[in-house]
Amino acid sequence: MLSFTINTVVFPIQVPVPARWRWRRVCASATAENRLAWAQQSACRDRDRELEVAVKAVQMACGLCQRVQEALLLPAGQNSSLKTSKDDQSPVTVADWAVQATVSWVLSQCFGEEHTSIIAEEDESELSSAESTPLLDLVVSSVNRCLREAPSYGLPGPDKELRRNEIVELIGRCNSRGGPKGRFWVLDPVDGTLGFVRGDQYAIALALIEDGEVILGVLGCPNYPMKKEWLNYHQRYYRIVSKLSPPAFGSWHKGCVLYARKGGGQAWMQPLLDASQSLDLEKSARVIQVSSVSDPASATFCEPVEKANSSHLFTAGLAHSVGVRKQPLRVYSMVKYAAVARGHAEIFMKFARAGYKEKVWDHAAGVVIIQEAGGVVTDARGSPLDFSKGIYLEGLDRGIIACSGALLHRRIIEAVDASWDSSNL
Ligand SMILES: Nc1ncnc2c1ncn2[C@@H]1O[C@H](COP(=O)(O)OS(=O)(=O)O)[C@@H](OP(=O)(O)O)[C@H]1O
Ligand SMILES: [Mg+2]
Repeated sequence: MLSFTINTVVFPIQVPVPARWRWRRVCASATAENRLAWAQQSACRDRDRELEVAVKAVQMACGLCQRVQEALLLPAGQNSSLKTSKDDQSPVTVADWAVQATVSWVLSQCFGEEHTSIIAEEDESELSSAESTPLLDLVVSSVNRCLREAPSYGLPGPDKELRRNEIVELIGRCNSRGGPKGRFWVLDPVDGTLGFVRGDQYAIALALIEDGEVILGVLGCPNYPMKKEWLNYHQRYYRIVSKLSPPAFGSWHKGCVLYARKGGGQAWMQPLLDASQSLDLEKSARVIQVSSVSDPASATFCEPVEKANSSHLFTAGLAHSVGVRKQPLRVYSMVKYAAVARGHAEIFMKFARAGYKEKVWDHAAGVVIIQEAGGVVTDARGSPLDFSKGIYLEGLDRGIIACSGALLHRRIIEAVDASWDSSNL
């Protein structure tokens, strides 16, 4: 493992770092109790470092995605090599592979390759054929450009540019299958790919699972708008507005990175960090909290944009029966989790068609962030989501419900119970 100096950006996370003398005392008189305290403190320090590295890696990945999305929005013909389709016809872009390679590199450097198991969405097979060479070359230049900026984010950078085969290897290394024991990073390099290619909302999601529990989550939302009302509009409207009145740099005009550590009792938000400017992250990070609205009549619920991903008909029925009156907020990606965690929506519901198995990378980071921001996330029978069964949320009953508070959550679960049998889902 390479050694490096982390540029000290202090995160406002309460970290019980023991003073040196306490360490010596603990080590000298190593009773069982002290050893336990020592182990707990050391685990705590490790987790702070993991969270810090994860936040910085996601910040950096946000910059990468912004560049690719801008290029994707160029007139047709100038961007054709930036995206392709997977076997299931869903889109995949240079950003998916480049983020995966970049995060894989950063985590391996910071924590050692042998200690870094990553579960991630993309595999490298589609990049391996000869006809993928132009695409791979774009991935390679995107990763190297991003990693050149790593020191500005307080992360190690490579001594020399990574080569094609190294980048394919970094992507392929993210092939862990998870499971009930052990530690696994979970990465969705570009969640909401459809939103991404349409110039709209998307997210970069990184979480760490330990023995089946999500212990930290980071969610980068580069297009999160300045005003919550703008979540409703598709990004082209946002782009017009921001061209008419360009926001000052460093303002919270657009984009954020949310993060939380399980049991920390708080969730945080930073603005996007621009590698060319130094932002005082300690000052700019803020605590986020879910909304205090518990009256369904004032609540907003969000759901996937595509009917194919969640039944709009069923959620409309549920919303109506609990007394939600506002129109649904349809937003691509885990930005929906971010909206609930930031208090901009009270409910998120997803009811995929029967037979579809939800993947851990589409939920892990969002779940822990909402929970630490004060919200509740379960399946539609009220059971916690189970991250211990590998890459799928096995045993997930019916759908996913995230709410800002227990009261709204209970009412929706009751409504699901009452209407499930007649739902055809
Ligand atoms: N059929 C079906 N049903 C349910 N969910 C599916 C389905 N197919 C895919 N997916 C997963 O949903 C992720 C996108 O979810 P979104 O909430 O962003 O959906 S939407 O685009 O707003 O409709 C999407 O994540 P990304 O692939 O990262 O975009 C998929 O993992
Ligand atoms: Mg996804």
